[in-house]
Amino acid sequence: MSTATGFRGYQRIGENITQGKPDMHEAIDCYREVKPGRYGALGKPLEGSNLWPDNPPNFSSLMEEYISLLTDLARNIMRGIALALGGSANEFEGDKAGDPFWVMRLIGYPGASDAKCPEMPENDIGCGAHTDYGLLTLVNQDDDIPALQVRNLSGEWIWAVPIPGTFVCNIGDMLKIWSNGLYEPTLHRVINNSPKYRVSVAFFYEPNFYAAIEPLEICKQKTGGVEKFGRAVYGEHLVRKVTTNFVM
Ligand SMILES: O=C(O)CCC(=O)C(=O)O
Ligand SMILES: [Fe+2]
Repeated sequence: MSTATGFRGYQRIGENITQGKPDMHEAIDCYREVKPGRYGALGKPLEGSNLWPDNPPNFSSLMEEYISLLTDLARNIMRGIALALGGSANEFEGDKAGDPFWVMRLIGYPGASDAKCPEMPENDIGCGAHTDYGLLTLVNQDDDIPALQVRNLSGEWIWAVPIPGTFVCNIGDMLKIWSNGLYEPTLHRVINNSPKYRVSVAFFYEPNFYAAIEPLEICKQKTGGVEKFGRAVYGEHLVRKVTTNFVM
């Protein structure tokens, strides 16, 4: 993992940090390809294409198919959310998320016993508490290891117990702004107490890189007519987060 690869590729256990603490996971991080100059100076840190391993040989084609299917799935969920908010199904198309950015992380969390080995930093947390940055996250997790926790409205951490054949869907920061708080971003963290190595694949469906995010008029009307959040540019939020996520 380095800035030379636009933050794509393999990261070691503890290389990712959340709230100043190393996370006990390793991962392959992938981002939508960014050709040089595509997003100007702001997008420069994310320029590059994905570093797929050579083995297994069908890895990249499988991943590309997976990304395409999850992009369609997330787009359809966003159409449902748009209708639920009282807008048209196409509310998030065009300059909002018609040309969506995406991120995907293939993550491995060592089992609890492995995490105690001396060369690893002392931390039980697979991934510290955070919200995701964009619109929706679809998490595909191992069926037999509860490890993902979400914080409910009473402030308690509850397990997002794996349900075979389903995704956990997290709400991201940008959907909070667009919906003027009607959709709250899901605060979540990962703790792998099991002795087994846990694998998850998180797919992040995001707005257009340069989308300007501000509360939608329809959402403002439903929430007292006052904008609860200021304007943000998705790409600025993403680059700020990505460039502070790692120990380099
Ligand atoms: O592994 C998981 O279940 C969630 C990972 C996650 O929250 C993230 O990568 O943002
Ligand atoms: Fe997350």
